[in-house]
This record gives sequence, C-alpha cells and structure tokens, in this order.
Amino acid sequence: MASVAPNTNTYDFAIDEEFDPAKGIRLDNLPPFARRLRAAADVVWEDGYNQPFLRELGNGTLKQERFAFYLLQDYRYLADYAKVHALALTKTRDPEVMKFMVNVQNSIFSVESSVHRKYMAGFGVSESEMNNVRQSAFARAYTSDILSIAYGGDLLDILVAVLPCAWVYADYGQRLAKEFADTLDTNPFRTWVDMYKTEEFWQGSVWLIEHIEHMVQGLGEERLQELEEIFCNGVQNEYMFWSSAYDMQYSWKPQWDKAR
Ligand SMILES: Cc1ncc(C[n+]2csc(CCO)c2C)c(N)n1
Repeated sequence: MASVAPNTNTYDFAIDEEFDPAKGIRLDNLPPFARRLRAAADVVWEDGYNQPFLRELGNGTLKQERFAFYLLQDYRYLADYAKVHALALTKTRDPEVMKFMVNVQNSIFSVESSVHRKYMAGFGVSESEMNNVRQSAFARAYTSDILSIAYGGDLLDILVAVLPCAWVYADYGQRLAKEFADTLDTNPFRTWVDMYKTEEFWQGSVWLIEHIEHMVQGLGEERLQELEEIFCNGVQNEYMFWSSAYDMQYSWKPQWDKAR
C-alpha cells in the first residue's frame, strides 16, 4: 500500500491575526472577508489537502491511471472555466476587470492546458480522446454550478465562484512544494506542482481577493452569507473533483459506471 503521510500542518493561515494592508495580501495575511471565506471552508479545505490523491501526488506514488483520469476531466473543466470568464467579461465595463478575464482565458489555453497535453501525450492519449472524454458526474456538477452562476449571477457572484479554483490550487501547490521539497526532483508530477506553486498563480487569487473585498463593502449579512455559500460549495467541488478522480468514478454511485 502506498504510504500516506500523517496530517501535516504546513499552512501559515492564521485565523486570529489582524490584516496588515502594508504587507499586501498573502496566504498568512488575508483581508477580513477572504478570511471569513477561508475559515468557513476550513474543514473541507484541510480534508482536501490531506486526501489520498494529493498525498500520493506529493510523494510521487499516485497511479498514472488515476492522474490521467483527473487530467482528462480537468482538460474539459478548463474549457468551461474559460467560458465562465468570457461570461464575466460581459458583466462589466471596467477595463481592469475585462483585462483580467481575458488573461485568465489566455493562460488556460497557453499555459495550463499545455501541461495537460504534455502529460497526456506522455501517457499515449491522443488529442481526439482528450476532446471526447466522458464527463464524470462530479466534474459536471462543478462546471454546471459555475456556468449557471456565470449565466445568471452578477460579477461578484462569479468572482467568488471562481476563487476556490485559483486559491485552492495556489495553496495546495505551495504546500506540496514545501512539504515534499526533498523528493520533488524525481517526482513524476513535478511539472504539475511547479505550475501551481508559482507566485504568478497566487497573484490570480490576490487579484480576486482584492476585488471581492472591495465589492463586499457595505453589503448586508444575507448577501454575504450567499457568497459564503457559493465559496464553500466551490471548495467542496474541488475536493470531490480529486476524490472522484482517485476512485476513477464517472457516476454518483460506482456501480452505475458500467450501466451505460
Ligand atoms: C478542477 C480544477 N480547479 C482549479 C484548477 C486550477 N485552475 C484552473 S484555471 C486557473 C487560473 C488560470 O489559469 C486555475 C488556477 C484546475 N486546473 N482544475
């Protein structure tokens, strides 16, 4: 059996500390609403980092077929994530927000999905197989959620809905790089960790956190709770995306996988 490391607390997130604007937004220096979101999602967030998929990805023992399942689902996910940003662009006339949305779309097609394509080519999976993958129930639930928010919600809803994607990945990427620093050189998943651990990826979250923080000023508690719900749901979807890939499960119940 693959060795599973004990729960390691590599996260600097300090829930009680005051935000110091002079330091800028960092994983250990979050403004109030971001801290509220992070605290509300904490149990799922930590379970996510400690789940088998991430443990084994970190120590290099994750089975290739589980990683390939994940990448195929993720490749499709990325296309929908780009569409969410395209829709967000239609909800604003603020050039800075519009530019961010364009940059994310560009980064998906030029940076992120090229890492996916490289891994898949190494696994002998063709582009046409990648484009015709059967979407899992868990992946569909996630993309349906964010797409419905993008179609029906306002800009703030969308920023909060896409924040878990950016923030969870930057956080886990940085933590994995730190925790498994000694063995990363020979880890087959190193390219993946290297991509998400970068400052550039974290800056995407910083941008979102800053704008969300600004936009929630003066909003009532009911609206803040709605946003918290969107965020926590996203973090849960991130968790299930990995755990269902680990189980290579397409349907809500594994025994339904073969029924179609
Ligand atoms: C299920 C899933 N959730 C989040 C990401 C990470 N991610 C997707 S797009 C983007 C920002 C711009 O490239 C980031 C960080 C992923 N790959 N798959």
